[in-house]
Amino acid sequence: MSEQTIVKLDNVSFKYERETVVQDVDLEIKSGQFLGLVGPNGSGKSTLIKLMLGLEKPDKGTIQLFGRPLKQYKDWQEIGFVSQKANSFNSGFPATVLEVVKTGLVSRIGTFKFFNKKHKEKAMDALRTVEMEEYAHAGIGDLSGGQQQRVFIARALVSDPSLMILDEPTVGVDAKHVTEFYDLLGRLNKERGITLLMITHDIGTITDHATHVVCMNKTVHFHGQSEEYKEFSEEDLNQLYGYAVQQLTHNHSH
Ligand SMILES: Nc1ncnc2c1ncn2[C@@H]1O[C@H](COP(=O)(O)OP(=O)(O)OP(=O)(O)O)[C@@H](O)[C@H]1O
Repeated sequence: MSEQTIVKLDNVSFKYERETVVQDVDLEIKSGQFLGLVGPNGSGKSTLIKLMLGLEKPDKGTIQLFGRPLKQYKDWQEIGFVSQKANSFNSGFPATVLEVVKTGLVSRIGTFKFFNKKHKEKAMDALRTVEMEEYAHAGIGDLSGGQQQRVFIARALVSDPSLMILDEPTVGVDAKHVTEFYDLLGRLNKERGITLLMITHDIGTITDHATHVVCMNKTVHFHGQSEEYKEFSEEDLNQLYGYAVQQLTHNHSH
């Protein structure tokens, strides 16, 4: 399969009120990449994702998804999104795992249509992919943070996305399951060819799994292959990005 540009940002800037939080960002994501988006707290990572998803409008610059300007883009089922707070259902929340996964099909079949057997099979397939099939009829709130996160990946998978965006998906996943979680993402990327964009603070781990790293603090300070990033010494990092990234590596590195 030839490489396709999936997301393209040209000179994008955005401010909420007065303060600019995303500044002059150029970014191109190609099909098949697994990209880790890192940066200090408040550096604009989530805002950048909101801009890509059309949830906020840039003050300046242009955004394209799958080669089309954002305004004309309609095929939202091509994009799966797993938000930061996805895995926070309380015990007793009245929905089963299967029901939660089926809601991922709504954009495909329309809100008021009924789910049929084929949809159930699709949801079960997605649960199989994330190795959560046996929990299909369990209550979503009775699962651990890591298990809930897998269910939300399944929910994003049912509409066969080409791009999956994840905002800090390992928050709430206990340390011993984090590696398995990254293995799952690696399989989705390599075996299914799903392009992944993942916000994380865990720079030590992401460089071992992602193909590319983007380091931002309002603007993009580094975008390249993970291997290239790993070669940097602390001194290089200080020179390249200054204090903000120094802080990042100190706080979140291995
Ligand atoms: N809805 C909002 N209204 C006003 N300011 C906001 C809003 N959302 C975020 N901000 C501010 O914009 C800046 C960037 O926030 P953003 O959430 O994009 O950063 P982030 O890199 O994702 O942070 P974190 O790693 O802490 O999740 C922060 O200073 C934040 O306080």
